This record gives sequence, structure tokens and C-alpha cells, in this order.
Amino acid sequence: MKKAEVLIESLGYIKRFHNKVVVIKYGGHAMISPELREQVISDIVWLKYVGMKPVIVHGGGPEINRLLEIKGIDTHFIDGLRVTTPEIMENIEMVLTGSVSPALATLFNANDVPTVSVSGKDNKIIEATIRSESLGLVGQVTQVNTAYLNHVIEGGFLPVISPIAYGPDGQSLNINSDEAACHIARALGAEKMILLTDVAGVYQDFLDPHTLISRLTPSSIKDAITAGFISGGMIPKLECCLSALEGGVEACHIINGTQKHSLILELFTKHGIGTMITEELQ
Ligand SMILES: Nc1ncnc2c1ncn2[C@@H]1O[C@H](COP(=O)(O)OP(=O)(O)O)[C@@H](O)[C@H]1O
Ligand SMILES: CC(=O)N[C@@H](CCC(=O)OP(=O)(O)O)C(=O)O
Repeated sequence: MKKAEVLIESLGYIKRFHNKVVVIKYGGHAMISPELREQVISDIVWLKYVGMKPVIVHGGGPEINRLLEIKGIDTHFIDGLRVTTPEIMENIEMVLTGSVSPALATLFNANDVPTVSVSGKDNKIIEATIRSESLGLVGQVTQVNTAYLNHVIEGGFLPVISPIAYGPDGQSLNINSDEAACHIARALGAEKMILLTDVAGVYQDFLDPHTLISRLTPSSIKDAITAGFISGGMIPKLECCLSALEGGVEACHIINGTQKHSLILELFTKHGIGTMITEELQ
């Protein structure tokens, strides 16, 4: 009976999300082990087979760090963004577009989900300008061109996109993957944007695991940032969510990609498992 109840509970959500675009940012920390990857992939395969239209924007920060370390190339971040020299950019493309993207696509294809991996630079999917001189080849997104992506999605394929942009002179620019996901979600008119990370969601007090906040609105986010409850990498993540909501995305979710089946638990159960952010409390 329990199993039947779970399936019945999910039916309302399956109907609601049928044919809807869901942009999933799959970050580096949630993809470090093959077991973790398999489990996230199987949830996304499930979403696809119940009729949703997932779009994957992936990260790969830890993988980039590993390659740079092997090559003895120093790397550092300013406000969460990697200072990107031409040499580092070359290595980033090698890791993200050359390795992570096709490896994810292979896993989906192995699960009978027809998948294409593309660089955000291909077909000028993501266009950007240089963000600041001090960051080097880091892009600030100016436009997302959806024609190709819509073609892929409507053709029934799953796009896996690496966060690289086409710069003003045709050069490759490095984009933070949360930011890339946000701009793609806005441009595609996505129903949802889901950020998979390595914490359960947003905590009132990050040091107290009992304080996970399951629902947030833009005004409560601004209050929490002002009050100093939120810091580090969570601030730009929430700013991306605010921007996605402003751009018409119905709901953003921050969930733990390292927790088994967090994606389907968040989307297809009443209470979810992470933090959901919407314009009004739901
Ligand atoms: N209130 C908070 N709730 C949750 N995480 C927080 C909070 N304040 C700061 N953080 C930090 O934000 C981090 C998530 O951002 P980040 O490390 O950039 O994630 P990712 O690498 O997955 O993109 C958490 O691991 C945590 O250290
Ligand atoms: C500008 C910038 O910092 N870009 C990121 C792109 C990869 C990324 O965002 O990966 P995660 O999601 O795994 O962190 C970087 O170079 O690491």
C-alpha cells in the first residue's frame, strides 16, 4: 500500500510538470564519484521518461582544479569566480566540453535517453562580454540564443551544456555554471531551475543541521542575506534564483545532489527535501 500511495502522490506532480522544461545545474561536487553520478543520472532519466523536458547545465570546478594541479598551473578565485588566463581557459574547455559533457551524455545515452552534449559557445547558445579585467576570460552573459536548444528539446533530445560562452571576438569565456543555468532557464521559459549542490539546501544557521529552510521567497532571501545567515557560495546561488524568478521561472530548488534520489524526492513529494524558492510561499 505504501508503494501505491507514493505513486499516487506523485501523479499530481507528474501531470503538472508534463512537457515542462526543467533546467538542472549539475555541479562539480555532486559528480565526484561514479556512484553519485549514476544515481543523479537515474533520477534525470526518470524525469525524462515521465514526460518532463530536462536541460542539463553542468559544472566541473573540482575536475578543472585537478587538471590544473597535475599541470602545475596556479589557480585562484575572486568572489567565487575563477581568474581565467588564456592558458587556464584552454584547460577549462578541455575538461568541461572535452571530457565532462561527453561523459555525462554517454551515461544518458546508455540509459536510452538520446542526448547531445554541446558547449554553450556552440551556435552562440550563450553570448557574453568580459566581466572585468581582473578576472581575465570570465564572461558576463548578455544573451542566450534558444533556437538550437529548442530544436534539440522539441526533437526529444536531452541537451547537456557546458558553461562556456561566445565572447565579443569569438573567444571562449568562462561562465560560472549557476549563472549559466539561470540565464538558460530564463531564456527557455523554464518551469523550474534546480541547483544540485553538496548541502541539503539553505540553512537558517549553517552550523545547525536542524535549521534547513524548506520554503523561501525573494523578500525572505534578502532579509536572510542582510541578517548574515547566508554566506559564501550560497549568496551567488540565491542571487541566481532571484534572477531566474524575475525572469519568469516558476520555482527554483536548491538540493543536495550527493543525497540519493534527492531530485525525485524534491519534485514529486509534498514536503520535498531541500529548499524551494518561489515568488509567494506555497
Ligand atoms: N545558510 C547557508 N545554508 C547553506 N549553505 C550555506 C549557507 N551559508 C553558506 N553556505 C555555503 O554555501 C555552499 C554552497 O555553495 P558552493 O560551495 O558554491 O556550491 P557548489 O560548489 O555546489 O556550486 C555550502 O557548501 C556552504 O558552505
Ligand atoms: C567563472 C568560473 O568560476 N567558472 C567555473 C566554471 C565551472 C563551474 O562553475 O563548476 P562548479 O559548478 O562545479 O563550481 C570554474 O572555472 O570553476
